[in-house]
Amino acid sequence: MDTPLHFPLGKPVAITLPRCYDGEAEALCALLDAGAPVIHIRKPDAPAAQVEALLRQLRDAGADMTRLTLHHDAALARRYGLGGIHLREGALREWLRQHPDKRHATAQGASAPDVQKTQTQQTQQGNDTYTPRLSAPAHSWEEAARLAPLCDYVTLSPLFDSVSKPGYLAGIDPADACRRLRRRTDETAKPIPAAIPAELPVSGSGSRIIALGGITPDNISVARAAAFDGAAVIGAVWTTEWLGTGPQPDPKNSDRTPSPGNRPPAGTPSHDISRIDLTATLSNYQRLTRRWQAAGGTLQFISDGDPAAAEAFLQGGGRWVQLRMKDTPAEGIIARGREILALCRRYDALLIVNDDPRLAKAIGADGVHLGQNDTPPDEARIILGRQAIIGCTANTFAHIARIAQSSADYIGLGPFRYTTTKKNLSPILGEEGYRRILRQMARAGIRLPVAAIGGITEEDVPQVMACGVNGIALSGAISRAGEIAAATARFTELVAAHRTIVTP
Ligand SMILES: Cc1ncc(COP(=O)(O)OP(=O)(O)O)c(N)n1
Ligand SMILES: Cc1ncsc1CCOP(=O)(O)O
Ligand SMILES: [Mg+2]
Repeated sequence: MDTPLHFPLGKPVAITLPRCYDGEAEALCALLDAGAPVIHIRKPDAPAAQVEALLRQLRDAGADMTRLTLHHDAALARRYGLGGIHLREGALREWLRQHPDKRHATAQGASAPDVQKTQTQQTQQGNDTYTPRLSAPAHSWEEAARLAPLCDYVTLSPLFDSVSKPGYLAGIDPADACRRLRRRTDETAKPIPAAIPAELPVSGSGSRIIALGGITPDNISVARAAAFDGAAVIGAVWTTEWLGTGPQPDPKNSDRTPSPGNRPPAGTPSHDISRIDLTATLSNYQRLTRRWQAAGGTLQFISDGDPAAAEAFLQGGGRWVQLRMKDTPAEGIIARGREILALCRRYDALLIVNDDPRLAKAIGADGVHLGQNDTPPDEARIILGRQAIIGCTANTFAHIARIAQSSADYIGLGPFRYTTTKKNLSPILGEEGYRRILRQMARAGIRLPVAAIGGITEEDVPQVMACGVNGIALSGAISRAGEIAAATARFTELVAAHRTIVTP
């Protein structure tokens, strides 16, 4: 059992519905195939026999049991070799007392008598090799701080009004979360193994916090911008109605997002799940994933196709490259694109292609960036499919309002200042323009991630990030840097340290 979890998680954690459904094992296998790093099996409304039947079906279907986490029942998790167990504080402390060889009970706040007891129990238990991931639920920062050192990650909820539990309203302020979490850049990049070695220092496992509660494709970018290490989703994975009373997905393009003004009021039962719909589930999960990934591209390098520069960016910690080769014939772009894609894959980074979805498809890239005069995003979606990340350029709030009605996943907003990298530059927005437009977005409830672009230098980063953008796209400041890897590391650090969330 050694599937490592890399933080921040590259895709959302899926959590099951509280009851058991026909076809659920198949749907969970499909979510694992779609790359869900972990699925939480949470079944408070199902009899134990049904939960066990589900685990049996999953095992018989060849599911990767190490990526499953079972809530509540540690014994059942162990019997089926599940990679993780999720326990409330009391049960977690009890489990730790009974398994002192798995964790650092003393350093985690257990009292001296507790430790003596655990040592006795350890001797009684003999050699036990089951070492699951441990996670626990928290509903306040105080609880999260208490529980995080005891386990591998904590789910902190509710960040937004719940989708699956009507009336369960947001309790964690994303802007406050951002202030608390944004400086933890050192720990989050490190992988932890599924089976935690006993010698793992407590401090190394103490900081992973996964956002939970009401997360949808519309707001998942906020969880990412707030520097949560992952996002866990229930209702928005399983709904077949796509969040209730707003415009229904266009049957020709089920990625169309409902307009913000048409969402049901908080607390309205927004979905009615009486069966598992595999197509809807996968589509929902892909959309959540795209938005989570798009919001994580906090530093985007706009590459002119030089593989050495792209590799230096990746070596410096950059994880998002946009290939922009303006005057090169298609064959040349495809050849360079494939070369840079191979590099990106080695570093687990994303590659998107400027302007042309067909070129992006030929390269096998993760998506495309489209300008005002390029292919419309919904057409690009049809060409590239539901997993592709689609970005769109905006120079005004009116552009953003239009893009928000499409299946685009992020916005490139600019230009921040004058640059020679782009011909026919639109009017410069400057700090004032960014602040105005981001406020308008917040008021309109549009939470598409925004990358700032245009002549941005290292000195600009604090000011640009303070406007509330998710990240920054750069060409010249990276490609003209003497030491690209070092410059990338500095930019990454600055962007992470100055994240801000704008509230309406
Ligand atoms: C992240 C990002 N934002 C904006 C642009 C500009 O795209 P576009 O308006 O299509 O201009 P060209 O890049 O095609 O000259 C971008 N490429 N990336
Ligand atoms: C592609 C693009 N779109 C608006 S400004 C710009 C150029 C970004 O490059 P630089 O960071 O060198 O100004
Ligand atoms: Mg373009």
